Amino acid sequence: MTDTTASTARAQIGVTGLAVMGSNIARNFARHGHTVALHNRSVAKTDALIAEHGDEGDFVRTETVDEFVAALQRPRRVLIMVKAGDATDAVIEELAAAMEPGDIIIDGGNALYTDTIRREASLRERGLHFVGAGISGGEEGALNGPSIMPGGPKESYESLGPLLESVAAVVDGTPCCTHIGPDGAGHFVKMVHNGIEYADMQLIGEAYHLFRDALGFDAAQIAAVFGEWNTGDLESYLIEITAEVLSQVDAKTGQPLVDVIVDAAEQKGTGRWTVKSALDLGVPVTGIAEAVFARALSGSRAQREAAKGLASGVLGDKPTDADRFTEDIRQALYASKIVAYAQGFDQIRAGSVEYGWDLTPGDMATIWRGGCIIRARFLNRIKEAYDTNPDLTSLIVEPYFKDAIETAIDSWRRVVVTATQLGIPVPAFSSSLSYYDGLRAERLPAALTQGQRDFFGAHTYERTDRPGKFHTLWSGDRSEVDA
Ligand SMILES: NC(=O)C1=CN([C@@H]2O[C@H](COP(=O)(O)OP(=O)(O)OC[C@H]3O[C@@H](n4cnc5c(N)ncnc54)[C@H](OP(=O)(O)O)[C@@H]3O)[C@@H](O)[C@H]2O)C=CC1
Ligand SMILES: O=C(CO)[C@H](O)[C@H](O)COP(=O)(O)O
Repeated sequence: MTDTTASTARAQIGVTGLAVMGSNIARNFARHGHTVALHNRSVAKTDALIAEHGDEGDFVRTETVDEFVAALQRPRRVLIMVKAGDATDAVIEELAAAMEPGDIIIDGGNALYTDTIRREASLRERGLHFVGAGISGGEEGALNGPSIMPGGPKESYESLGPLLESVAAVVDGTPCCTHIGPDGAGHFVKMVHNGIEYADMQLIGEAYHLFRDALGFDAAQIAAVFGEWNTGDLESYLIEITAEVLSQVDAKTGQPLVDVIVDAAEQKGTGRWTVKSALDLGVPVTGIAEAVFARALSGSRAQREAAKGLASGVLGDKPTDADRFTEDIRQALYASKIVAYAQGFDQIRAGSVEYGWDLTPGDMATIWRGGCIIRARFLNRIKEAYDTNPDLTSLIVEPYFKDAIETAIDSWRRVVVTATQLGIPVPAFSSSLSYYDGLRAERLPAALTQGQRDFFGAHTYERTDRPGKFHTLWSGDRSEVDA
């Protein structure tokens, strides 16, 4: 425990882990008038921050954890912004040893929500509050206003909320920060946010691929289309930065930068976690799953090298009406995006039930409207949908989205058919369309699956005309018995 005197304990918040995210959010706190204690494992980052930005606010430079904790007003509030996993556990342990009951540790990294559940329970036993807070917005968001998804005990939010809300993005006067739910709820929601981010990026990537290989557009032409789309329903941060990335010219070669970047996408884990969790919860997040697998496929360099030149089959003709096909792609992107968000919100609802979190999906739509990577005009529509019906079964049946998909459906099918005929992979466009067709189908082949399961494993089935479970005596006289 640290002995602190009122004269030295003057910081309202401490930030430990001063890499990209931590340094920018520390500056954000300072710019909003909070005194910020700074700490990093290696002191060089602390000194660099103070040297470059020390004049932006009131910072307290510390070297050791004891000094850091001693610099904080009670109840002490420390935001950890370090690498997720073992590093976070190590930092929590050091801090917990120096802090006192009633103090609050906030983990703002991309922690796995089950780790957050474990950490919250363990620190609660020691009298400390632990808040797993998803923070999205990257470097720019951390500095100018991220979207913040804090979990943990409701009572911690009473002391912490105003501080976090003061640095969050604001949309229509509402901060993009709210208490999400107990223990791991905040990190669960951030994980699903990142899963949706993956799906959105994959869909944009597929649109880009179609422009390049079906319409023969160069990067600058495609950038112009995305720039134009960013003035309509698709307006979003990811569409905006897509136009910027595609406009960038490589200084060394004079070529578009995108043409000299290796086409192997990396991933740190949150997309994969979303899919693993969705598998456990039994929620079909097909768009997110395809996005994770598409990144994995792009990185399968040996297999891709070996498969080069394999048969394509007969390829169809390229579209001749570029304007019409451009509009088809826009519609397919919008409809697939609706599916990706619908699936993500389904996962949030299922997670809420599984963990007893009592989450309010409309809150996510509200706080994702600004600051975060998936911020988009479209989220206003999702917020309105949940405002109208907080118990919405699926976004795709809500009138606005239902109409949007009906408007897009022909284009969506043309895009998937054309891509297939041209041998252009569109896993997220096509799986989203199949998901939609699956949900709206009168009869699915699952009846056959049930028959097969009953045949080989006596797993039983339900009938359309009578309640109960039944089994056919497949290896006997094939009569049906009650199960
Ligand atoms: N980058 C982004 O856009 C986003 C990142 N996040 C999450 O925020 C967190 C911070 O991300 P980012 O700023 O990119 O930094 P990194 O994830 O690259 O982490 C670097 C920081 O972690 C510290 N660190 C690493 N290992 C340890 C350890 N064992 N003990 C103490 N400190 C350690 C480093 O200290 P040192 O300087 O001494 O090496 C450094 O301050 C991560 O959890 C990340 O997933 C969330 C949203 C967006
Ligand atoms: O959390 C984030 C944004 O919301 C990070 O940028 C995230 O790390 C990106 O994930 P990946 O590296 O797997 O693409």
